[in-house]
Amino acid sequence: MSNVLIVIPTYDERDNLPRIVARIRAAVPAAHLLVVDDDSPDGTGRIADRLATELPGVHVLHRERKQGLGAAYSAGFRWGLARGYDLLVEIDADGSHPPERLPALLRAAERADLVIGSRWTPGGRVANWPRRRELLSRLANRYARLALRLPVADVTGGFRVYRAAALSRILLGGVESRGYCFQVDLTLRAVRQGCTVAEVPITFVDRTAGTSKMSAGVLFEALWRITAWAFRALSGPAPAPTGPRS
Ligand SMILES: Nc1nc2c(ncn2[C@@H]2O[C@H](COP(=O)(O)OP(=O)(O)O[C@H]3O[C@H](CO)[C@@H](O)[C@H](O)[C@@H]3O)[C@@H](O)[C@H]2O)c(=O)[nH]1
Repeated sequence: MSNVLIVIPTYDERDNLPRIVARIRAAVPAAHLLVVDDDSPDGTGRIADRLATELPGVHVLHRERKQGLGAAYSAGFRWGLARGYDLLVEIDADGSHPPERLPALLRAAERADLVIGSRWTPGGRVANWPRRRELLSRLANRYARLALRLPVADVTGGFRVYRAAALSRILLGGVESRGYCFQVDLTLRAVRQGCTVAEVPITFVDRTAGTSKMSAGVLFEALWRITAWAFRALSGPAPAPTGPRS
């Protein structure tokens, strides 16, 4: 298998972190893991440190304060790209993304720059999500897809594999999105830069421990950024790729 880094952002995931780490290691034993913790008040960072001393290939990036899921991934990706990993993976700590599907996602990355573990592609689904949350996700997806003309079923999905060369180009110039709209932001950049995108169906299962960090601020950021990107695309040509292809 290529050199794989799995980035796990955490904020108050004390009960979930050891479980997801064990499941990931069972699914893809050779992969390395990077926990990006934003000084979780519940002590998740200390649990991550303990896992890193006990298990080879587990690393921790500590950040000073909660700065959002997108900012955590940006920092984790920079860490991984600087160390030469070939494939960089996004996964939530709460167990809602099934690590058992990682081998299928990694196989798909042999033919695509970006692979999304997809809830809304045929064969994908969600389980135990409150009806209100599922509706919100479906609406947000539809709005992002239509407003930005993205040929992707699960634009907001957070279970992904990026090829390193593509991710370096996508991240060039920095990413301003702090919250969940980071997923839409990177999908848009990938598509505009001509990256190949594949979707692999997954079953997304709602968390059983801890709470979602979805907030009005996260929603508002997504709404205004997606709308601004859509207007920018209408009022001029799509921005050219910002870096050389490798
Ligand atoms: N380091 C850090 N981690 C964070 C932060 N906010 C959230 N996280 C971590 O990011 C992961 C996802 O956060 P959740 O709050 O559990 O997300 P969700 O509501 O289940 O949302 C999921 O669905 C969204 C929409 O479909 C996705 O966009 C999102 O990526 C995620 O998969 C979890 O591991 C959580 O601890 C933060 O500010 N900092």
